[in-house]
Amino acid sequence: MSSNHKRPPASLIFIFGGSGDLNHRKLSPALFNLFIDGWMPEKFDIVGIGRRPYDNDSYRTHLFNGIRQFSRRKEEQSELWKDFSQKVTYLQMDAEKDEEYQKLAEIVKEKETAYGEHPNVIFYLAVAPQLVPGIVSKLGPLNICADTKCTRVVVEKPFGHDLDSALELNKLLASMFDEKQIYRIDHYLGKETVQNILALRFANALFEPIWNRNYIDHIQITAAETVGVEGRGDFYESSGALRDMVQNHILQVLCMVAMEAPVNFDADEIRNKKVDVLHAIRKIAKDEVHRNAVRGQYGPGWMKGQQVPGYRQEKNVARESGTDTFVAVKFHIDNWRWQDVPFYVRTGKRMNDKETIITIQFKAAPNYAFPPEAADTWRPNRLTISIAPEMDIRLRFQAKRPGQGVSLSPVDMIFSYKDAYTEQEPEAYETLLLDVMEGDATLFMREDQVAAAWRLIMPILESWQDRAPVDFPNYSPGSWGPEDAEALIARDGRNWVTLPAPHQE
Ligand SMILES: NC(=O)C1=CN([C@@H]2O[C@H](COP(=O)(O)OP(=O)(O)OC[C@H]3O[C@@H](n4cnc5c(N)ncnc54)[C@H](OP(=O)(O)O)[C@@H]3O)[C@@H](O)[C@H]2O)C=CC1
Ligand SMILES: O=C1O[C@H](COP(=O)(O)O)[C@@H](O)[C@H](O)[C@H]1O
Repeated sequence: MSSNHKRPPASLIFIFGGSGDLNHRKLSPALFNLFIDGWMPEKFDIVGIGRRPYDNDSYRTHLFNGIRQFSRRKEEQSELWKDFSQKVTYLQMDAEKDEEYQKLAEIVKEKETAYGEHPNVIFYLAVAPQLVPGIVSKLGPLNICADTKCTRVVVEKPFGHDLDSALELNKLLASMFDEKQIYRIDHYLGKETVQNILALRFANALFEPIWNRNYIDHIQITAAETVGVEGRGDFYESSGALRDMVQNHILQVLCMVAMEAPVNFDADEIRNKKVDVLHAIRKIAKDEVHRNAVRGQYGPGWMKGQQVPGYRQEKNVARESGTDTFVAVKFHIDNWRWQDVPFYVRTGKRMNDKETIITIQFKAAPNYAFPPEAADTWRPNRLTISIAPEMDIRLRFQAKRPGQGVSLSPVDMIFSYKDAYTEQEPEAYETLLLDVMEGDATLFMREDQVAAAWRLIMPILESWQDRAPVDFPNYSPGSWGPEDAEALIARDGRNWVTLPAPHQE
């Protein structure tokens, strides 16, 4: 355990949804890893909340099983777990009943006395979105929340179902909490490689001068998954890929790639610069949607030798479902830096490979003196930022092949986290939970960002609601999505980039 850093102040963390999947797979492993790495406060307690009948012991066993299965640390940490788990308790409570909330106020009082100080009180809402407004409106009157310095509420995605519901939820939150107390989480922003975009762009003199329409041909963001909906059919039927991935993760990543340089790293400065990008993205008119967006749904088929069901055969999915499991969109940013540089984004489930990458495709070299037959590609300069499963950045440029005559082929200069650093990178949720305890909202979404992102995707959603898809399912598991997605980019004389073969094991 290292001790050369400042730990966050005393914290009392309530997890609504303490018996749920997110806590089991992500939050508890993250909190335990923070503990192992010496990042948890000297004084802390975690209270998991749910209706299931656990006692403290069975709850701790349930969480430890999750940690064993899902933590990035594969070695067993039984001794440290004993210490950590003493700080974890379970509170059986129905979050929809007003009278139960007094229990929370009592726990806060009890811990205040035990700590000898007022701790951060964090309410993490890891519950289905329809429960969030009810919980928020019951937390407000508890008065714990009156202390704007110490009390925080963390709201999981999806933040609203559409623009109206997001605005309504923002209004409700604002009536109970100060904006500084609200942490709208988007776990992509906690990923090391996503945070590194700002370091790459603004801590180097090398890239920024060419990071604009004069040198960049286009940008791509791909977030492809091999998994299907994994038993989440119920949730996914009311969501779809556009709401689940584009409205939040992909647009947030796009903002990191496209934003102007911040003058400092204050939370609001970064968020101001990001929201500027969202405001500058050209809104796609409803009657232009078919030219700029493609939706897809996977059918049954085979993936890596295994037979897999189609989306419509998944649990809790309608047999005639029109839900999108794949989306590709072409965006434009109407500002000085990005005019006429298309941003192609795509995401899908049951695709050929797990691959989250950003591709910055530079323009072709001017006055290309080499004979066309010397080169096997005419636009070789490309920067690829891999977010998952590999974490690396590769710069592709043209090189002369050894030998007589002139033959050119692209080569890659690679920075890989694995090779460059010995320390293991934290999981996104570790970074984000630590930020909440420290009161740093830089990596969380502000209300105007959420609303701006919904405004951009509403015309697409509305256009799709007006016209039921006639060709679903329209892509096979293990493919790169529907043919129309290829056409979307091919019409512009470009093609989707995937990682080179060694990545795709
Ligand atoms: N799972 C994941 O990987 C991810 C999830 N999310 C988001 O996190 C949130 C939670 O998802 P997930 O954990 O998968 O969902 P689950 O269905 O696994 O868990 C839901 C939780 O809510 C609790 N709950 C439901 N009703 C009540 C109630 N009336 N009173 C008290 N507790 C209640 C359940 O407890 P009990 O059954 O004991 O009552 C359970 O702990 C969702 O918004 C989801 O979109 C976001 C990113 C990834
Ligand atoms: O928020 C979500 O993200 C995951 C993908 O996250 P990643 O970190 O594995 O890229 C996605 O599977 C899920 O549907 C969505 O809700």
